[in-house]
Amino acid sequence: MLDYPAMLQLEGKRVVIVGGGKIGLRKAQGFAGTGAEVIVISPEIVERFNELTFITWEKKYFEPEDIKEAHLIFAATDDKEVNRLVKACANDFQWVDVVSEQSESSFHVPAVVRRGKLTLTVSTSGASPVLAKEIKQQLAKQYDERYASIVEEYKAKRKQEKA
Ligand SMILES: C[C@@]1(CC(=O)O)c2cc3[nH]c(cc4nc(cc5[nH]c(cc(n2)[C@H]1CCC(=O)O)[C@@](C)(CC(=O)O)[C@@H]5CCC(=O)O)C(CC(=O)O)=C4CCC(=O)O)c(CCC(=O)O)c3CC(=O)O
Ligand SMILES: NC(=O)C1=CN([C@@H]2O[C@H](COP(=O)(O)OP(=O)(O)OC[C@H]3O[C@@H](n4cnc5c(N)ncnc54)[C@H](O)[C@@H]3O)[C@@H](O)[C@H]2O)C=CC1
Repeated sequence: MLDYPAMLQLEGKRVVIVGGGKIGLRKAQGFAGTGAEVIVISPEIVERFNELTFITWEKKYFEPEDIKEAHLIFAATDDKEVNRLVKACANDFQWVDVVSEQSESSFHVPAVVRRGKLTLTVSTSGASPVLAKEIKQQLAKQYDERYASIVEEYKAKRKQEKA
């Protein structure tokens, strides 16, 4: 089956990340600036989580009620069985990324380049995250920081034309 690409507005929405290691951190960093309420469930977290002002850490092992109110869920522990349990505890209408096992996931995270309002994303549908990263790096060179203001110029032009 093909995956469906979409951009989500997450202001005030709850995101739960189970597992506070390197991968949990990388997924958490992706929510910077989105206004999502990000909760990390983990007995330990890597230090760089402290730089993220928008997260709340609950120092504990995963329990099913942790994900009850979540729109997006990341099963990001280093224990495949725990990750599977997280998926099994979620409702069908909740979106779950099992980072250790793509076949268990109902969504995944692409590689991302942000330039102000311009967002470039690359997905290989899980075939090769490394290739997604390489293509992202090429795009980052091609569409450099100037594109943040280029988008704003186009936006202003569009407004004038509409007026
Ligand atoms: C399905 C998906 C689910 C998800 O994570 O959302 C997934 C799954 C898995 N990744 C694995 C491994 C690696 N992933 C990376 C890197 C990235 N992985 C990302 C996304 C995704 N990875 C989603 C698909 C995206 C797509 O292809 O469309 C990126 C793009 C975005 C991000 O993480 O933010 C980010 C690039 C960061 C950047 O852009 O800079 C590296 C390299 C590195 O870390 O440098 C390695 C090691 C090398 C290798 O194994 O290939 C494993 C095996 C785990 C194990 O060994 O147990 C699984 C599990 C499986 O394949 O089932
Ligand atoms: N999707 C991706 O991009 C990638 C995924 N992976 C997968 O991600 C998994 C996690 O990798 P890392 O973050 O590097 O591992 P890590 O060992 O750095 O972190 C694991 C975290 O899970 C926590 N944890 C363990 N049991 C828990 C429980 N019962 N409840 C809550 N938290 C618990 C630990 O305290 C730790 O903070 C790997 O096992 C691998 O399968 C690895 C590379 C890339």
